[in-house]
Amino acid sequence: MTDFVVYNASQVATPTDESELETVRDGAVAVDDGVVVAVGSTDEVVRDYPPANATAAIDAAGKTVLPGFVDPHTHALFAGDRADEFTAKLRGATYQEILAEGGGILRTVRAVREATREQLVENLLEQLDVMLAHGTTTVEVKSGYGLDVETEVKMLEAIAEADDHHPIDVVSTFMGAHAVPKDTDADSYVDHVVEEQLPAVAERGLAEFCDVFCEAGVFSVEQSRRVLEAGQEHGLKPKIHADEFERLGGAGLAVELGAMSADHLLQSTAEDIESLRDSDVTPVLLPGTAFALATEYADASAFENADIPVAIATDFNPNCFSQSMEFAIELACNGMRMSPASAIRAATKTAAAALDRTDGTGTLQEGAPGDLVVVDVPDYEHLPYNFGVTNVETVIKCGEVVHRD
Ligand SMILES: N=CN[C@@H](CCC(=O)O)C(=O)O
Ligand SMILES: [Zn+2]
Repeated sequence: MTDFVVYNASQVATPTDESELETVRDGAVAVDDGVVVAVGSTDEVVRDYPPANATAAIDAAGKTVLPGFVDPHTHALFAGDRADEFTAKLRGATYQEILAEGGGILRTVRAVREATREQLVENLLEQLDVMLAHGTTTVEVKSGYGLDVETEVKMLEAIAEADDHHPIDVVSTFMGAHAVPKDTDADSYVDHVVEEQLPAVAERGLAEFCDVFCEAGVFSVEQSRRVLEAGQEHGLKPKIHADEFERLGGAGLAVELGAMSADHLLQSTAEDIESLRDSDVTPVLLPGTAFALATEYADASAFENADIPVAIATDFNPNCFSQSMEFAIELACNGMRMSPASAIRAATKTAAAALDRTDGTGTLQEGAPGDLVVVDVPDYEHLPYNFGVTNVETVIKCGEVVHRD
């Protein structure tokens, strides 16, 4: 018996090392023991893996099969929401003004401190269900709405528990340096992150990455360096929120530290892009954030022209309330003018690189995890073309059907 076979697909598309997106017409994929064992034409694949011998089989006539989406940047664990701030922003308030008045991140911090761990787990599981319905099979989730030892640990424990109870693979990032709490200054708070929060998180093995909001009025380059270097000493790989509102030098710091990714990059210059090209840092662009804030999008074409593959992510958080990688792909095309092929690659293979997943995650190649989506469109181009709807129909995680529309 094979675990899973999808066949008769009008197209199977996957990024590979050689091609941005390789396609097979009338394609099929077979998964066994959680990994892809065959990809090719239906004729070839069903000869070795007949659907009748599979635990689950899908006839995908007229549909497209893609790797499951990887969402490499979210703040998906929180309590409450900030819908009223959305309305205030429509009336002209800025993100920074709201934060400076104790709203924004600081308001979510108050709600998360009050929530129990169980409530947080429940909240995250609900959000993961929505993500799954839009094709996400691996997601990164950050802490950072605690800003004290107890709540940062509570958040990361809730993330681990949600991961245990949900088919999506949840990758956790410690982001104690997400904002400066009201009762302290940035330098003293960085001391607290480095001396108290990081050791508590690391000794419990609760995070794989460490992130920091390197931004004017939040953490300087020097303060960000301290946090990320301390994280590295505890074995946490660095990630940086860089150059979102102002160009402070976060991209340069990412290169200097050998960070896994530099994210946002809305204000990055040609010089930043040049230095990213000579590094292993994966740029992560967040078109949903620009959409939500009605600002300009990151300059995806500058990265493309420099031959630097970029990842895209939802940045799902109370300020950017979209769980959907389908929508991120649509915005990457419609907002950042990426081609459908590069947007899908950015949401799969390159997104997996931003999370240091080197096992083929984000591709449909033999040996890769059996994570795939069946999309109700005749070819991959139609996915961003048909925006504003759910095109994802079925989601398979490790060879098991985990969502059907
Ligand atoms: N910019 C900093 N952090 C988040 C927003 C978090 C929030 O506003 O709650 C981001 O990546 O967009
Ligand atoms: Zn973020």
